[in-house]
Amino acid sequence: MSAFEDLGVLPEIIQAVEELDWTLPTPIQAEAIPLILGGGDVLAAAETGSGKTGAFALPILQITYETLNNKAVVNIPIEEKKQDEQEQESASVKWNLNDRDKDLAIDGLVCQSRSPDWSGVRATKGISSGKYYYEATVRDEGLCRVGWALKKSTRNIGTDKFSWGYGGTGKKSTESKFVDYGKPFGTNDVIGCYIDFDQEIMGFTKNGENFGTAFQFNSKLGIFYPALLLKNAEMGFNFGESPMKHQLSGFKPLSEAELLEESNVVVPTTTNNDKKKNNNNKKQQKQQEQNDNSSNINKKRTPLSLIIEPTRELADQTYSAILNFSKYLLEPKIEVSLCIGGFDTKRSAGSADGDIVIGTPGRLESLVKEGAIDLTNIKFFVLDEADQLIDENLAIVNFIYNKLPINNLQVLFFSATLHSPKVVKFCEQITKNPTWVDLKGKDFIPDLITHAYVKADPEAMQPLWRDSGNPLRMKTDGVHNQDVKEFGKLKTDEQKSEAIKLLKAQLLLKVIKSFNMDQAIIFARTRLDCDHVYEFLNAAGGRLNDKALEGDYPCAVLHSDKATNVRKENLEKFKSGEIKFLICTDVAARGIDVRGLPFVINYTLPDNFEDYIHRVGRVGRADRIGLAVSIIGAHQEKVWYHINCRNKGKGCFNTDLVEQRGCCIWYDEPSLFQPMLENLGPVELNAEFKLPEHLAESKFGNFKDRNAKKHLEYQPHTEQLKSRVIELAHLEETIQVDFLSLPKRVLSKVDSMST
Ligand SMILES: Nc1ncnc2c1ncn2[C@@H]1O[C@H](COP(=O)(O)OP(=O)(O)OP(=O)(O)O)[C@@H](O)[C@H]1O
Repeated sequence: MSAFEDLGVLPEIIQAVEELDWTLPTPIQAEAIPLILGGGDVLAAAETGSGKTGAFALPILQITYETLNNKAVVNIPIEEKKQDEQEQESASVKWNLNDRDKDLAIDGLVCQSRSPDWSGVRATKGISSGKYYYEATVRDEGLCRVGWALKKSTRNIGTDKFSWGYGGTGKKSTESKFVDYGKPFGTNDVIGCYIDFDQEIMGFTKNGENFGTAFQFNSKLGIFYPALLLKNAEMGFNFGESPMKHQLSGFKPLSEAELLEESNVVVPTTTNNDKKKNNNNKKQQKQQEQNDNSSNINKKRTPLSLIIEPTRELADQTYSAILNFSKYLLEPKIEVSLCIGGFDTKRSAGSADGDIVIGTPGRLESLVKEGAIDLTNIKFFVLDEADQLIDENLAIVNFIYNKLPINNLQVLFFSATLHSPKVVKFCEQITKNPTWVDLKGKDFIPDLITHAYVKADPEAMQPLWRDSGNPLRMKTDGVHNQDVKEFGKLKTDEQKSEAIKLLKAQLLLKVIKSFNMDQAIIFARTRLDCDHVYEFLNAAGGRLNDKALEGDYPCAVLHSDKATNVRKENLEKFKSGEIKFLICTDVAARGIDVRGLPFVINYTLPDNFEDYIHRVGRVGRADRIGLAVSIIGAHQEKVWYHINCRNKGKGCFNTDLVEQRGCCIWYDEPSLFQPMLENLGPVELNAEFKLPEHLAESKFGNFKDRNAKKHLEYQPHTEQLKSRVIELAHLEETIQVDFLSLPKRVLSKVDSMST
């Protein structure tokens, strides 16, 4: 049995992941999948590259599929469930399993529908005389309508002349005439339904408040059954087997009535299944939608899951992963929408109304504002890289969250770094008793990653950067165009700063060459820096005057100035190996998954420890080893910081410091590197820009291939076993020779015994 099966994952999903060579779930998947399938809010912190995408995507897909297929399980806490079962056992009025719409789940006296369509049910028995009362409690908000119906009505109560209902939006209805009545109701409200055959009236109460007669009816019509209609909601019932919360005086609990049951009645058309056949019904359905204020967006599907990703690349990656995981989930096929800036919204079937919607904050915000996404049925709200979303897009996340149905919502937070007080506070605000899955503690980094650094020390490394005739001279950011005309003895901070900028590019080449890097992500601080590194590597790769200078460095840039399709194309080329070096800002720091990538270079350090974790987490993924090399300026560098800049840096030459209303800061890499030094024990590359001997030879050897590690690990092992294996081979030979030299009669006896 596959371990994914043990977690309750559907065979169709297992088939898809097995094709990706996922035979066993990763630890985060093993922990989170059952929790999500079980129905709770989950906050999951696990190291980079540990399979978090699958941890939320697989259960979401599964529940979405089951919901669409009406296999949704009613998630009722065990204790409540037992009680409900006992009540149902003894209840004389029950919900009729044979007289319900397929999307309506019945669990004792609890009914639930997770469908975006209306689903109805009638009780097994009804009444035709007396004055009776029953109660319905809203357990999970959505749209509900309760009341009475004859057998000859449809299950869509309130839409024909044989059924009468009162809905959560504060309207009563029969024959599809929706009229204001009483008050709206929602979660935990107790609705009393009463009927008086003497007066031929029926009415409703809310938490004991009687709203008076809702309908007059003809008592000769037949047997009146309790009836219910739900849309993505849950209600619990009491027909009188336990004490009523607000028993209406003059009325008796329904269970005390002489209960009647019609036999041989043909169950009329259902609410949803026969919509196509029943145009009339369809019209009523539409009117009902409008009356219930649900949504005026008439779409094929209403999304059940909303996944927010911080960047377009991540959203696209998750979109592709989900399409892949869902390829064997057919009938119905799950529709997945990708909503990111720069692209037309796309879905496997064409528009922004998939069952699962994945998007970036800005794009989703506009779609919600335009009313282009119907959020009324959202069941899953997922924040991937949650801490980044909360840090950078809290207002948008809040805006979207406030549009979601609060009840019946599962909130999932995933990241490698989920522990900052701001994030924890927000998590607590929007989740209900969440389960923390914290596999490795705070900000854990996989031990498959080796952290190394080289100090860019312009004094000690003068020959590397001073040669002004070097055709491979880095173009710097221009901050020192005015204050560094010559370097002299490197006295001023500005001179050192500019020298570091020249030096870093040379060190980058040294590092690439010394590790024979054939694929790496290079992180730089700004878009401008990325562009300059790109030009530099291109020049080094021989595209300067068509002359090969250093080697071949096919590279591309990934930052927010690039058009989305260019970013996507560059990333895809990098993933396919066509491009060897991807130079990016932190836009690619999180989540981007490049199979087997061995190297990350921090050309500039990020300004916080969390981002460092995410950046280096591009390697050491899915059990593969990786090396992260940081090039650290030995002094502060003065760099652009256009935080207050009107033009966001375009055409800006204000080199004053931010404190002086300028656009520069002193970037202090030696200090920024302290937390990494303290927490990760990075090693300094030696004079040949290589790892210290003990690391290079023993632990990791060749970073390019995980198998190299295996080889290194297994080699001593096979050496140890070698003599034993030889000994065993000799023994076997001796035994065989001995056996063959046995007397013939013994041999034939052995022969006959073995046949
Ligand atoms: N059960 C599994 N078995 C084998 N490989 C897996 C499994 N789950 C995920 N992977 C692979 O591991 C890699 C990392 O997965 P994923 O991108 O989901 O990591 P992550 O935890 O989200 O990382 P990050 O924090 O960087 O976003 C992917 O290449 C994925 O295909």
